[in-house]
Amino acid sequence: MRTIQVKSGSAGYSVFVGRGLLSTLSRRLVNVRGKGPRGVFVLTSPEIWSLWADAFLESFPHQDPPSILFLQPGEEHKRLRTVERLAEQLAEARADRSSLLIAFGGGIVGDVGGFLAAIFMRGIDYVQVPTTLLAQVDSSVGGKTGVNLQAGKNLVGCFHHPLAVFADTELLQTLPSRELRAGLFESVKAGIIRHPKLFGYMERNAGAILARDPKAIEYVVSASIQMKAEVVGIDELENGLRMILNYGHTLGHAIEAATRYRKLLHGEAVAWGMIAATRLGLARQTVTRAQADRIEKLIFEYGPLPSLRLPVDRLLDAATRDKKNRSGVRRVILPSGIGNAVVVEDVTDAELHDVAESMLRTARESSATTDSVKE
Ligand SMILES: NC(=O)c1ccc[n+]([C@@H]2O[C@H](COP(=O)([O-])OP(=O)(O)OC[C@H]3O[C@@H](n4cnc5c(N)ncnc54)[C@H](O)[C@@H]3O)[C@@H](O)[C@H]2O)c1
Ligand SMILES: O=C(O)C(=O)C[C@@H](O)[C@H](O)[C@H](O)COP(=O)(O)O
Ligand SMILES: [Zn+2]
Repeated sequence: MRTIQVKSGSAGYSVFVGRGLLSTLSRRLVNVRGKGPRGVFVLTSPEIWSLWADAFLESFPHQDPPSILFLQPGEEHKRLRTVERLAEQLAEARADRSSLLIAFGGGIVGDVGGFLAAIFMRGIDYVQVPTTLLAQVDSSVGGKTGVNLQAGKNLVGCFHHPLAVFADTELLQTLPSRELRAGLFESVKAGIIRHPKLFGYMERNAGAILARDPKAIEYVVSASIQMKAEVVGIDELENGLRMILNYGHTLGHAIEAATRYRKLLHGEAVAWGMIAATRLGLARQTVTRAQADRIEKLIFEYGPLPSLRLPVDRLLDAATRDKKNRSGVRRVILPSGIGNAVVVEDVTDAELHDVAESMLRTARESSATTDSVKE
């Protein structure tokens, strides 16, 4: 097992990465919480619970099991009305300020659960037990919580850090392969923006990673978290450095909103967004042709990416609601070589239009469909 520390202005906590953490969870919670298993609530999805309930409950005392709340899968449920329903359920079940919420699921359960914990009775403790690769390498760490609006991705939310994160890589055994690959795009992102060693590792070991070799997966998860923990430690509230974690998300989030969150998984939309941002980097010479080719090659190594048909104007309109834009200044993250990224504030409409169109052309021509990338 590896332990990575997150130390930001408002919180300090451990991220545990390893196999079999789930079956000892209750005992580990006593350490981070300083008390027994009373008042524990679990937020999960029915499909995850049907696969992993036995292992989850193994370490909890039979006479004192946690209460289970369910969230249906899909971005369409990452909404304020869901949070209200869950808060009513917590109140009904007599949760109080000493209760603990466990977000046991992918990024959607984590984002909704974290937000619920942040606002229920003005804030209760929660821990993240991420079950997707994406949630293990990215969303469970750093304290960003929230929900979508029709107008855009994650437009309502707040920062609320977990007490601890338990990333049990054994949970990934049951993850559909499309979901695994979607998560790997966030690790490719981590390599491009700040971890050249991870980038090289992902180039050399795609076969082992995609085959879920335990050592390879553990390296990818730990390296991605290490990178994110460092960035969050330097800039918790995304006023500077943390914006680099949004590489690929300017157009990635716009793709999700413009397709009403129905077509692509988050990681897939970010992958198309990274391709566009890399082409912009090439135009602006923050990357060489050889570096841009290496980046695109690595992204497609973890593909295929489902094809996408979208009018460019709809995409650019959705991008205007990006949270990185402030007081009319558009911010875009470009790769700077491999292992580094820069935030640029002077990208013109014409430049963004050109790379969006170029990316959409490639995305239209992709022969993969959402059905063909399922397994
Ligand atoms: N807060 C952050 O910093 C952050 C970072 C990245 C992404 N996100 C958000 O995360 C969300 C995407 O998360 P995701 O990719 O984990 O998707 P997800 O939460 O939708 O989970 C993917 C699917 O896999 C199923 N599943 C989960 N674990 C499983 C397992 N072990 N075995 C079998 N099936 C399993 C889920 O029920 C779901 O159907 C997006 O909303 C995105 O905006 C947040
Ligand atoms: O943690 C961060 O900071 C990130 O940007 C990580 C992203 O991968 C993630 O998708 C995040 O939810 C995006 O946040 P947002 O503030 O752009 O909504
Ligand atoms: Zn993301």
